[in-house]
Amino acid sequence: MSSADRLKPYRENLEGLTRQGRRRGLAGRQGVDFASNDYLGLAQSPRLVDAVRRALDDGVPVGAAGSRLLRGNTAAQEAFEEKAARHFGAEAALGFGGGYVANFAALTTLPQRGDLLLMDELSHASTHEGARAGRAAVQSFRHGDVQHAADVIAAWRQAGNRGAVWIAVESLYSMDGDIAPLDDLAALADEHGFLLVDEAHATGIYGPDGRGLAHALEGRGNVLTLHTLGKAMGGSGALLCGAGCLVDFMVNRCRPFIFATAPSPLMAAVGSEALDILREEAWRREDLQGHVQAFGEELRRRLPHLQFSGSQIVPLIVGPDVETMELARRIQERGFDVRGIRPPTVPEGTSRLRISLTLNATRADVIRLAETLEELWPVS
Ligand SMILES: C[C@H](N)C(=O)CCCCCC(=O)O
Repeated sequence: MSSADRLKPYRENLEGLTRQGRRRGLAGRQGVDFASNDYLGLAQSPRLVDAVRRALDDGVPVGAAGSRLLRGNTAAQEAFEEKAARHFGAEAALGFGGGYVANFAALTTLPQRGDLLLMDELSHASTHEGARAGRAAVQSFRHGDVQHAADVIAAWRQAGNRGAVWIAVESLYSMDGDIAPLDDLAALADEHGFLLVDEAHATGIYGPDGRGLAHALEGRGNVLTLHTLGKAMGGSGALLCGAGCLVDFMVNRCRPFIFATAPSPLMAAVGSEALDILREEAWRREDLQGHVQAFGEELRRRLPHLQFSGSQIVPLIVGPDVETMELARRIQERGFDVRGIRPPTVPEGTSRLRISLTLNATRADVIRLAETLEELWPVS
């Protein structure tokens, strides 16, 4: 068989995506940022840049050079985890290379055979993959619907199951920009097991000192929070925060943690500085909320038939894939980096523009984008 023949199924698969309007490619950075998750504008901030320089000067290694269980465990990483645990009100914190792997790691390690992993249907791909690869039975509940979650648990108990229930949600949904009913979910978790809150898009932005939307649940033995360093915190990596015993269990049993080279210790230095920024520069959160307010007002006035999420993630549903990408392209031509999001990232028929408000855009940019949307939005 020639290698052209071996490659044929892959080529055909890609051609199928093209025909469907779902072919992806890697595009460069152009236009004002309405697409990144650098919500607080920290990724290129002088303070984080200096933190890296200082760490290098202080002899922090570029690479961890091993598993955390062997020589890969650095003082920089340990100090950062201790500081993060204090910041996020948890007994302990454990670092990972990214949010995807942290979610996957938690869900494949903590829920046991005989348990139920119950997730919101709009949970991130990493939750879906972790659920699929884990040991627990898996069910999902309708987006944001605590009553449905309770019904699913009741039916599962009715069938004679006695295991723990692990409820997995995002605090702020990455493609919808809405917020989970955390208090009610925590009450359900108190009755039946645990709550895992992925704060990826809320860390740094909500709660006192940017501790997240689950800050009121901090310190509970059955609540775990996942904070990412690659979004509002401007670096890369993630932290799982929770009871010391569960973190210790991860250190002993979590294969994606054990069998991987530890994240770069430089990211620990970055994360540590980012935590200081969250405490010292509250104006960033306030400015971002100003963007959210201003954009919301403009949208309500100019495109009143559209729903506004009320957070820094503003999905504008178009529907069909091709129209969505075409509209994104026309907005990009005006100098705004706005991206279209299609299935399977979002449900069929709900392709959308995902407008991300960040401090990389000025208030004037935010208002100009709203004007441009009014002009280009297809009349229906
Ligand atoms: C980085 C972030 N956590 C994330 O999930 C982004 C998803 C990107 C999907 C891009 C697409 O559908 O074409």
